Amino acid sequence: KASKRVYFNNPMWPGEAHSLVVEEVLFKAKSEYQEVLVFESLTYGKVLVLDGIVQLTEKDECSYQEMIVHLPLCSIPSPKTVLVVGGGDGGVLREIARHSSVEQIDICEIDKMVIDVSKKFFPELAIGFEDPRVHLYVGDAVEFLRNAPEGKYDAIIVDSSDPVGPAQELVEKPFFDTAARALRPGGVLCNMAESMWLHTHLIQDMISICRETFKGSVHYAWTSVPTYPSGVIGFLICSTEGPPVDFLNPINPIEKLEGALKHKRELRFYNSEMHSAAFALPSFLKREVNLL
Ligand SMILES: NCCCN[C@H]1CC[C@H](N)CC1
Repeated sequence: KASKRVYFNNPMWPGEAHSLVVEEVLFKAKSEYQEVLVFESLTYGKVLVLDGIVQLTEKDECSYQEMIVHLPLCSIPSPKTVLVVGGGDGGVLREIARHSSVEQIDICEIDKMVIDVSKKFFPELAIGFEDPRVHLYVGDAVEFLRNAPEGKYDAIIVDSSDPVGPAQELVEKPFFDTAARALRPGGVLCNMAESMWLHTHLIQDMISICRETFKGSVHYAWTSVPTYPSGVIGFLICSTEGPPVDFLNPINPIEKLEGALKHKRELRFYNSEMHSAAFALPSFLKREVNLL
């Protein structure tokens, strides 16, 4: 049976395209915000695609979901209240659930279809919604944060898609202002921050905004995700004023994290060496983006 190959090209990465062989299309529909596609690939398990952009595959989602959560949460002492912006597939919730200090997990996802599709096709990620600490809000995160009490959250994790669709507003200043107001002093924000190979201008813009908005520290970290454009994805990690956060040396020992396992799934990517290594940056990036 001849398999079909799908190409993922996009104006966000001109002149290049990643491709995957499709075994079977499992779901395809338009939500209020974007086209949602799920297919079984030949070598990466099931794949979730939004508006023609790969969001996650079963094979390599562990890298992104574990790092975007444990880089911030292992950097502050016993986080209690966490907000997830986006993250409708549930993978980030699954990872936050490993932290036994966490008492409340709010999640604000704009597209209900992403949640429903994940529950149907990606149970290993949607298991995150089953944690009793999770409170789901379906709606616009800027609106949600405007109404959030000042200083409510220890950590905010922005698990967004690319800023070319519903996630456009999540890289603009008003969003960062509302996020900073909703964080407690010494709280931490961790944003998806694109690729060092493809988006240094966008990364620089986000760093400039964060440096104005967050009086603490601003760091860029990154990880390997083979099915994302250029094979890497970055994170912008900022802390509000208060004692400087030593992001490079995780203070929540990994053993404690393992101990809190609710759903028996072991960590597949994150560990304390990968934590420290994530903040090591190539020379061209240190030159192109001025991190303190
Ligand atoms: N929770 C799934 C990951 C969503 N993050 C984005 C997917 C699309 C990529 N180009 C950038 C990261």
